[in-house]
Amino acid sequence: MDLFDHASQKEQAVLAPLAERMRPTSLSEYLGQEHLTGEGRFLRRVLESDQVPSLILWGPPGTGKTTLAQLIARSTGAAFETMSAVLAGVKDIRETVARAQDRWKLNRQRTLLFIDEIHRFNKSQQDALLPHVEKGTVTLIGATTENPSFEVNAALLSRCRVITLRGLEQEELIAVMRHAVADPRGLGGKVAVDDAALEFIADAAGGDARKALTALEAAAAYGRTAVDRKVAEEALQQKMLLYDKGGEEHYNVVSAFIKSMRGSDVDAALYWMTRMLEAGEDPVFIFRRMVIFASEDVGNADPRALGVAVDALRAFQLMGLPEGTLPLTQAVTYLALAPKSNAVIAAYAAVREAVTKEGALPVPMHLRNAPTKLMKSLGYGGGYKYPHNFEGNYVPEDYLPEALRSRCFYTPTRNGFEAELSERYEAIQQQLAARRTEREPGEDG
Ligand SMILES: Nc1ncnc2c1ncn2[C@@H]1O[C@H](COP(=O)(O)OP(=O)(O)OP(=O)(O)O)[C@@H](O)[C@H]1O
Repeated sequence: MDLFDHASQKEQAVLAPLAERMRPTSLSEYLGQEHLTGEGRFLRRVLESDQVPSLILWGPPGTGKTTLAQLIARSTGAAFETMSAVLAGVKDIRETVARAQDRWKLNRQRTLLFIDEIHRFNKSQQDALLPHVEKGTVTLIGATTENPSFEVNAALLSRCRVITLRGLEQEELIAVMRHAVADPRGLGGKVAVDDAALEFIADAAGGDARKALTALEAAAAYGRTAVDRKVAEEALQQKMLLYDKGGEEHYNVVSAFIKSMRGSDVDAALYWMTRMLEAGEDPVFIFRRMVIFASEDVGNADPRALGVAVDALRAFQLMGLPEGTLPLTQAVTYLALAPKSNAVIAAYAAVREAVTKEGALPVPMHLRNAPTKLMKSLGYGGGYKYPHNFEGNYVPEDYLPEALRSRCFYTPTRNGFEAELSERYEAIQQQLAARRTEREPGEDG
């Protein structure tokens, strides 16, 4: 059930953007795309027959791909699962398939799996999923803004029917906005928006219904009770100045968000997070930045941070908006207040430099693999000490190539959990140094 059953309507309105609140819940609200959903057309027939094949929905942003997948799931009574091709791992796919199998076994319910950015699906993800698409355990609906014949891999493409969505026409966008102006889920008739304003916004939206509704929402907030063309223009201009996706201000806001978290200013981080959301930023983009941040700026000072960021993203993908703003907020507050360390990125930079500068240094003899007698006789693997045979399951030993012996790449901070790692690291360094001074000269060639 809806997490926000107990939240007031006002709270819900604050949490979900207008475009989200107005997501069509039936085909009658789904405008345009007549070539697919009109009487006797492919999708309508599919929906009426209840036999949904796997599909790839190809179309520009904000033309209703996600919505269509949800409508198909709803009308066929299928469970709806969603996944991002960029972020889903093989484990996620297996878990989704297992849930689908359970649903089928327990109550003969089908599962529809919606995969956004399907053109970014890779071979291992595909291998994990395709057999189950073939068996019918899951019905796959992929969405892409790219031409699937070039961008989607062939094995996947051959198992799916490609459906092309069009950008919405001006009259269709106007109809979508009129509905949002009047509907209680939307502006509830409290704002009068004149025709010239609607036309202006529809032109600016370029076929994208989400853009149109986001602009309408900004105009309504700006004009309060009435929106004419001038108000709409000013509101859009202001919005563009505030956050122009792909423009300079966009990068400034993203940068301020990351820097606020890095600077442990939780309130500022929340502020910039919300600025991005309100401007229509894709929450997955914000999550991705946070997953990177968890490793780059928190790292081992609190290794749970990475888990918090990834779990929050998963939770968001299960919930969508508006509830998904909660795990987002939770993760931002956690990351902002977590102890900080950049030792992970610094270690990688240092070691990468060494590898590229020194080239392929030989593996020390005692560490080599010795699968044949000949190799053993050549000294491969000779003198290797198995740490578990020693007290405390540790023995001081050299593992780096000769030329890099005693080089340090990882410099742990003393923050949070990393302080513990730092202590262990120092203890190990001391034992190694002692061993090196003890060692007979020439012992290790
Ligand atoms: N055909 C449509 N009829 C009515 N409203 C629509 C339509 N298409 C999109 N919308 C509105 O736009 C919002 C975004 O649509 P949706 O998420 O389905 O687009 P999408 O094609 O999946 O976009 P993207 O490629 O950006 O993810 C919906 O919540 C809905 O309010």
